[in-house]
Amino acid sequence: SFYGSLSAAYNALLDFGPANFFLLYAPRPDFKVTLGYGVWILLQVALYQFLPSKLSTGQLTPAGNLLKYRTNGLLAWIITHVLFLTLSIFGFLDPAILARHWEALLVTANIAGFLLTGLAYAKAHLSPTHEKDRKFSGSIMYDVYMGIELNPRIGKYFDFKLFTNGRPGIVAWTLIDFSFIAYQYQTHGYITKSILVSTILHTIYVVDFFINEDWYLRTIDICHDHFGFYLAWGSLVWLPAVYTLQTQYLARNPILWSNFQAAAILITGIGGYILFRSVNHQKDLVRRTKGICNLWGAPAKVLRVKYQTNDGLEHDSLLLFSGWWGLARHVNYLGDLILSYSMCATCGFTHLLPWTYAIFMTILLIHRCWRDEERCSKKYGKGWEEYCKRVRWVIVPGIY
Ligand SMILES: NC(=O)C1=CN([C@@H]2O[C@H](COP(=O)(O)OP(=O)(O)OC[C@H]3O[C@@H](n4cnc5c(N)ncnc54)[C@H](OP(=O)(O)O)[C@@H]3O)[C@@H](O)[C@H]2O)C=CC1
Ligand SMILES: CC(C)=CCC[C@@H](C)[C@H]1CC[C@H]2C3=CC=C4C[C@@H](O)CC[C@]4(C)[C@H]3CC[C@]12C
Repeated sequence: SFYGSLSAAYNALLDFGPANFFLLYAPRPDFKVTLGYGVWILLQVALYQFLPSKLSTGQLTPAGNLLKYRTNGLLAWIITHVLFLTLSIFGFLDPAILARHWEALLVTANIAGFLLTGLAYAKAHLSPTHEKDRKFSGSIMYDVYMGIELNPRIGKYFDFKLFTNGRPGIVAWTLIDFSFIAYQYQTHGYITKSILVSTILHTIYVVDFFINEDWYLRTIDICHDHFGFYLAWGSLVWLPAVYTLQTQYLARNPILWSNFQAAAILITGIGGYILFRSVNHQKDLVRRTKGICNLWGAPAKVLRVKYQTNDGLEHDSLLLFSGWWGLARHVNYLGDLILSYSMCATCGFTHLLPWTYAIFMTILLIHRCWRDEERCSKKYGKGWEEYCKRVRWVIVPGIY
């Protein structure tokens, strides 16, 4: 209704008053859409649970559990997209269906996000999967928000956190983009380079995630974050709604870039992605090979450190300080930020709304650095201090 303008929305809020504004513009639920959303979640659960899968091993939890995960996300992503394209090509499905029912979908996703948060909280109290890996903060609000259980599961392999973080939202990310491309075509009669570049960058990021699903098991989300509102609502609502804002915006407000401009954004984005993947790969390789590997043609340099799990047992770990990891302690975040800003740059510089993703990523990743450094400092003590002396910069070498 406001052509992507936050100030126009704000002015309407002032003109109508909050109550009338929400009556006029708040999205409404739709029974058929809710049914469709239910089918979507069930499809993703079925693909996660029943597609053939290798079993990947996670990292040792603070209570000393070593869990196996079903990592068949790439196959699930391919099957879902082939199904969507086939149904669209043969006329059983309007490819713009998600774009056309977007508001009602967001209402349903919100209901699902809140229900899952409640379920996670109740399950943590009534039927925890690994009791000793639970974390109680002393505040009910905080426990609901950040979660109590580290790895809530049903049965041996249905892992709520990996499923929620890595399936309905991320698989939908590219589907939503494709749907908004179809919407742009149906509404304007053409498809712009800007929406294509944005979608190509999203697709690279999403497919990369599934190709490297095993790597994701050694990131903060899976190793350290507990399962509550932040990850449940975040993955079911925030991710599909905010991470796709660029294509949502461009479908309704097409932006025309020259070939040179479009290529410049695409190449910068791919550069950010290559940095992101290369840095993440180095850490993963070093952890998997226990430091016995080469980086940039030389043996990896690692600091051997020790830490204790809650059961009092001592374990060895290592901190890499060569290759990319010799330049800054979170240089992977720099690659991700370059990619995020490129994604948003496809929308031009006239409106703030489509830049929400880049702004959110900047705040999230800087906050993550602080949070992670505090945790690692507690976990490794003097070992972490020694590492920080060797690698001085946090994200951008020479600047921060
Ligand atoms: N698009 C999005 O919404 C988001 C994307 N991301 C991306 O996901 C990726 C993973 O992010 P994240 O999990 O935050 O961070 P990392 O993958 O960098 O994981 C951090 C953990 O790695 C270990 N570690 C830290 N330094 C070293 C080192 N020098 N050598 C070996 N291990 C080390 C520590 O865990 P341990 O306890 O095992 O030592 C630390 O907690 C990043 O590239 C990030 O950009 C992240 C957040 C949001
Ligand atoms: C309340 C709120 C705004 C929560 C947002 C939480 C989640 C949706 C995100 C938090 C961390 C995000 C991710 C981390 C790392 C990733 C690896 C990357 O290769 C793909 C994306 C992602 C899985 C990403 C997805 C969203 C989060 C889980």
